[in-house]
Amino acid sequence: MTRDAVAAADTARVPTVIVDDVHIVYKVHGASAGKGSATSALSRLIARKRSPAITEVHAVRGISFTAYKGEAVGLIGSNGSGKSTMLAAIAGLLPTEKGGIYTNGQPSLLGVNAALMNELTGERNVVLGCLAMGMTPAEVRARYQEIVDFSGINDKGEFINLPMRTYSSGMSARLRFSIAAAKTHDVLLIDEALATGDQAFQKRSEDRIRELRQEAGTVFLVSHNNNSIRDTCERTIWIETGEMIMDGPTEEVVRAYEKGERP
Ligand SMILES: Nc1ncnc2c1ncn2[C@@H]1O[C@H](COP(=O)(O)OP(=O)(O)OP(=O)(O)O)[C@@H](O)[C@H]1O
Repeated sequence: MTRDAVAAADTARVPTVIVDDVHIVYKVHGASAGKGSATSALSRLIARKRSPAITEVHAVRGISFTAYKGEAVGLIGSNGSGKSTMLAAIAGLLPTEKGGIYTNGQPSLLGVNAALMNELTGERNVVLGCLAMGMTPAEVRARYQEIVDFSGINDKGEFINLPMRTYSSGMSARLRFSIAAAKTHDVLLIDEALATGDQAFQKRSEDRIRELRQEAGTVFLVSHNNNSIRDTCERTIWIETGEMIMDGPTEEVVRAYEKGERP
């Protein structure tokens, strides 16, 4: 391709998420309480002393990238490297200490911990979840059976009519993913959701992520399962101690990560 052709192809791409030199700092109150924190808290209360200083955890340190419409981007890195923090920040759930995050469209974070109501049946949660995502009651009725079938919750009995507290953690995660995946998202952020399902469900969710991408959204996937990343994302970002190590084609980045070879 000529330089002009590359420039033209670049301008044809629509940016959906711009992360510009982002720093995220958690402020942990009372973390320096020292030994025997319950006892020290009690003596502090009795002595009416001020609580100890705030400890800061600098979780993301100057990360920048742009994601485009139709892209699926994997985020990899060792435990505590800052992947989930980055995702929550893109979702708008964490403030940035420095830098900015700009999104074109509404980002939706689909985490294993996304809130559904444990006391309600799966059926009620599907309806509530869909309404919360902005579907009309008629749309919910039209999509309901598809969502239940996708989740596979009824494969081993009529579980959809039982409260969610009777579900295994994998079943809950599957239902959560199925609800969120029923809608086309501008920016869909998935945190480890695929790791919880069994083989057949993982395959179905990977196919659905591919469809969501074709429906023109942008998908971010945080996972320790490198095969999920390989199968789902064509671009991957490797993060360690809050800094970006690599950003490029998935195969290149995952191979370097697996070998522990930093560029
Ligand atoms: N709520 C919090 N308060 C204080 N520090 C936090 C909080 N959540 C995460 N951290 C810290 O921020 C850093 C990044 O954590 P994060 O959960 O983003 O990592 P991760 O890459 O998603 O890890 P994992 O692969 O283990 O899920 C870690 O040092 C962690 O201890």
